Amino acid sequence: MLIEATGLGKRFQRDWIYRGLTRTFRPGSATAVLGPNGAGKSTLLNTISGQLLPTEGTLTYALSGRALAVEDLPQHLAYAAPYLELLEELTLLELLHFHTQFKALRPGITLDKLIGLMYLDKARHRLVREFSSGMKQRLKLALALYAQAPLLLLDEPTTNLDATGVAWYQEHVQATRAGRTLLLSSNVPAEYAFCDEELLVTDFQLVREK
Ligand SMILES: Nc1ncnc2c1ncn2[C@@H]1O[C@H](COP(=O)(O)OP(=O)(O)OP(=O)(O)O)[C@@H](O)[C@H]1O
Repeated sequence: MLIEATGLGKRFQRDWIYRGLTRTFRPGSATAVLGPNGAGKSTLLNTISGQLLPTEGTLTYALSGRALAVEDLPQHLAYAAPYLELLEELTLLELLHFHTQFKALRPGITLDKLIGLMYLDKARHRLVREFSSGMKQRLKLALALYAQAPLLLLDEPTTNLDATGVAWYQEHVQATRAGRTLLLSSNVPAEYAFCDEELLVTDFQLVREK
């Protein structure tokens, strides 16, 4: 997906979080969105995903050369973030059945295959509520990485993952990123070392309204 941000700015009450952001995000690119805690990384991802309206500037989206309205973005978007909840009252298998009604998996990926890729075979009939935080994070990531969606947004993807989990993430993000537009917010080099572009949110905080 081709995304053009032009003069993008977001303000909460009187505080500008970022301003004057002009940037093109191209299919096949992976952009690390960087900055300290509270810099505005999640706010930027939420704006690009269409969940937050920009205060000023424009965002345009195109798929295979055809303009895409922001209202139609959700079906083409996969998003994993600590603040996006899983349906924890379902078992793993129930959750996967429910989720994939709305968001198809990539060709060749069945529910069984996805469960195997997550190393959650023994947990298929367990309630997600009972999963460890690392198991929940692997599930969130797998649902995003293996969704059939040309735009992939990952907010702090290795949250709650141990060293094995981080290696798992690195393997699967590489296996699924080809051709997609990927934006990844992070403070952890192990999460974003493979990215070919970086965007430092603090570069867009010079203009503040007092
Ligand atoms: N809905 C909101 N209303 C008001 N202020 C908000 C809202 N959401 C975020 N903010 C503020 O915007 C700023 C940027 O927050 P954001 O979560 O985007 O930062 P971040 O770079 O993702 O931080 P972290 O690394 O801690 O996750 C913070 O000062 C935060 O308090």
